Amino acid sequence: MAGSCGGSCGTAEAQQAAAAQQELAIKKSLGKIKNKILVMSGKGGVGKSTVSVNLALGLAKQGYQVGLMDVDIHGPDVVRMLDLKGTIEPPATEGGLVPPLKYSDNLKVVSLEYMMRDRDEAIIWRGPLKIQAIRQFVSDMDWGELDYLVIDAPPGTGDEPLSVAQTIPNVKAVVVTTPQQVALADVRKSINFCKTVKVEIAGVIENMSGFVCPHCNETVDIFKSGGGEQLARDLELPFLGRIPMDPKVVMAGDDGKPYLSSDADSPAITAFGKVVKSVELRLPPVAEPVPLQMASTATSSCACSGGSCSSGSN
Ligand SMILES: Nc1ncnc2c1ncn2[C@@H]1O[C@H](COP(=O)(O)OP(=O)(O)OP(=O)(O)O)[C@@H](O)[C@H]1O
Repeated sequence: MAGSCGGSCGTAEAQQAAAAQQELAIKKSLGKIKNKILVMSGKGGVGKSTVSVNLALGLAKQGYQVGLMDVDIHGPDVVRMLDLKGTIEPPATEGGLVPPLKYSDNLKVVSLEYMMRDRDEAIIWRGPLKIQAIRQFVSDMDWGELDYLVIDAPPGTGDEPLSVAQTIPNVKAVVVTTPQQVALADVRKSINFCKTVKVEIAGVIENMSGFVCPHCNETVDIFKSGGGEQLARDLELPFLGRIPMDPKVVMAGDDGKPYLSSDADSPAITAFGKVVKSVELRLPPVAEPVPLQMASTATSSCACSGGSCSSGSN
């Protein structure tokens, strides 16, 4: 029997049914993912994408099945950092689900750059569209069984981290900061955000902590270091490790050859390896991993102190 709504209630019902169907698809997809990690920070440029990419890669190198989801809608970088641009055409759907981009046998990637024909296109989206895109990244993607899903969020506490918190109820946050006071002040906001939306904090990472001398590979404290660790201690949060500033990290990101994929010896590689281990210990997957070879650790014969290195070439 037709109601007095002129047909609009049918539309509302259809919308409700679609939302319920999506909710089911989200639950089904999340049910196959053991650990969900939201990499966030209060401040831009502190290295969230770098940490996300290398964390995902490090866990994949350990033999885990890993997904990497870039929800930085306005500045998606992950595809560039992994040099997946050649595979950017949206793939055909399989049984209604879209397969993520495949970086390796055990690392899958989804990014908004997927959907952008022109990679320099600026994205102007309001909150509801962003929320829907993030929900679809879970409901419509064929992630399959994963040990870890690493989610790279934009800086701050806006729509994207909020949508992730609402869509993925048991997501855990990894908060990235740099040692300087300005970044630390912002990171407190992220921590408060997590408390407000009831997202457990898996830990804090201090990035750009000291500088790796390009000549001798020794780490020099040209800026401050230890601020992130102190903050974690003050707030009684787990500290997951420090990563020094290393020019090779920038080159690796720009070249689409992520840092942890290189075999080079450096304190930053060692530091990334330790962060991966801390995450693995704090958020263990149930299944036993099959360890693959990790990059070896660094030992330097140069006693560079305070930037007085004289051992290397220029
Ligand atoms: N440990 C490091 N050593 C040297 N450079 C680094 C390090 N971590 C990140 N960077 C560089 O800093 C820049 C910003 O890093 P990244 O894009 O990962 O930050 P972000 O927090 O994701 O930025 P945004 O706020 O724009 O999303 C990049 O050029 C990256 O290569």
